[in-house]
Amino acid sequence: MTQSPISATTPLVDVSHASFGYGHHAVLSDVSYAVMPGQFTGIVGPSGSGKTTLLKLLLGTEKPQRGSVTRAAGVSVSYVPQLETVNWNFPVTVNDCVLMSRPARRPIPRASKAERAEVADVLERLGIADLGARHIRELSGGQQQRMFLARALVRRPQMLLLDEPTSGVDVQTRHEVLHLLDDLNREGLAIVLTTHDLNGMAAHLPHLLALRTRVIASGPPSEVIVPAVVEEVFGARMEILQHLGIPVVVDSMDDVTMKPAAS
Ligand SMILES: Nc1ncnc2c1ncn2[C@@H]1O[C@H](COP(=O)(O)OP(=O)(O)OP(=O)(O)O)[C@@H](O)[C@H]1O
Repeated sequence: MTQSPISATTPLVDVSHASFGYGHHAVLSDVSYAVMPGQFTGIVGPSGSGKTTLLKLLLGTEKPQRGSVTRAAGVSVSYVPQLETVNWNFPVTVNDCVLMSRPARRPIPRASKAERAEVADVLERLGIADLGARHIRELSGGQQQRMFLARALVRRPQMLLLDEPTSGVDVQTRHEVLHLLDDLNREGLAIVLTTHDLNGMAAHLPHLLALRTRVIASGPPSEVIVPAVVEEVFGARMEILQHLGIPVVVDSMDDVTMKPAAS
């Protein structure tokens, strides 16, 4: 698939003063954010702060009621949903599930040798080459996440959107997913993901957007994971330490003391 060249200074998607609500419930207010080629951004904020909704505006499945969302001509975008939203009982194997996502929409039995080889390559790259014939229901959380990445990557996107890619996975899987995304980003893929995990995920990304209906802060973790921003976004006082130059958020919980159970 040939992709149109996009200049490094042209946003892939440009959200300008966008406001959006479901009915009368305002979810995003006056949000401006440009996704640049090769950027790697984490959208951070508490549950209900509008993170998924902003991804939907970037993806184009929702339109702002005020402001605008402009996409560069020909830009290809792939979306990895939150695992919890997927029907895992759908009777399909990993191979077929990934094949379904390829750009040429011929029925699976008519997939070409080249398409099958590409799916095998992507599964190999993601370390799940041996799982192609498995039913998707039989995958672990980390394997499910990799399969969804495979589905996204066979579309050869310029921009990858991921909704909470590490929620519910163990620490080892979280590291693997983060490394994989970092490799893809170094190859030029623009990545935008949502997370509430400040320490395990956000602090390791090059760029963050702190969101709570509106954009509270945007910049590297050293500028966004700071007490004033974290308190405004999450509505709780938290202490921020530094470890090897990376901010570490400590929930101060000074009004909660857990006592050991009496023996
Ligand atoms: N389809 C919908 N119809 C009505 N309200 C919705 C719909 N989708 C989301 N909302 C509401 O919009 C608000 C923002 O939702 P959104 O999913 O964008 O938040 P989020 O930051 O991604 O949350 P989480 O971290 O829990 O996934 C929430 O109050 C949610 O209940």
